[in-house]
Amino acid sequence: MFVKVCGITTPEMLDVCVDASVDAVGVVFAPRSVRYIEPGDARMLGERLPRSVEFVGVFQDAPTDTVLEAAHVAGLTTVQLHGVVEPGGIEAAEAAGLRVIRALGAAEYAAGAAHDSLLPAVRLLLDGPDPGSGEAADPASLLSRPPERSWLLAGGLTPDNVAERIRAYSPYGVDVSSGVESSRGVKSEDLIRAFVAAACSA
Ligand SMILES: O=C(O)c1ccccc1NCC(=O)[C@H](O)[C@H](O)COP(=O)(O)O
Repeated sequence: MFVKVCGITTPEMLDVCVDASVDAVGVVFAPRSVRYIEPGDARMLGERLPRSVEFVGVFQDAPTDTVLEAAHVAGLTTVQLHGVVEPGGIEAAEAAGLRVIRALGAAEYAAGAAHDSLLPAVRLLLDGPDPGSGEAADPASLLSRPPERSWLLAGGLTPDNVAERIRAYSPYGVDVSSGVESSRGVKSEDLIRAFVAAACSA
């Protein structure tokens, strides 16, 4: 099971993620987020990561130039694109050597949104209606149109529900932020370790 922990802002919690053997760590560049981090500060976090761990920058409605500039400054391996993506934005990120995760609300995906922008190498992340809020992805949508490509489940996952949801929906990976926080925007070492253990035991 591929496990990504998103919204990391401190070296201490980044080190916990690495020690817990996560596959990817996310930093948030959406300015509205309580987890927002400057690309230059993110770089200092990314430099602590072993090469085996993906370093993912999360963007929402961001112009392609902004994505590429932040990815360069922060030293990202991967960009996770929520909301509006400019035409050619995914191709431009791939041409810059970045891996791409396209994030869509599960209901949006089931309704057919953005299917034409999903290039073969793009991983899909199906999320709740308000990314990073702890709200679950719509169960009916996840069951009505399960993606044929590799996809990640996100939205409202916690150490207590992640194993059950993996069994219900069969994603190749899971992504969490709110469910491993002791208060909004503040990550908890115990919850991160419990989440990874639960996901990997499913
Ligand atoms: O984390 C945010 O504040 C955020 C803001 C804007 C776009 C995306 C954002 N986060 C994305 C994620 O952390 C994950 O992909 C996922 O939505 C986590 O959801 P949850 O575990 O329900 O917090």
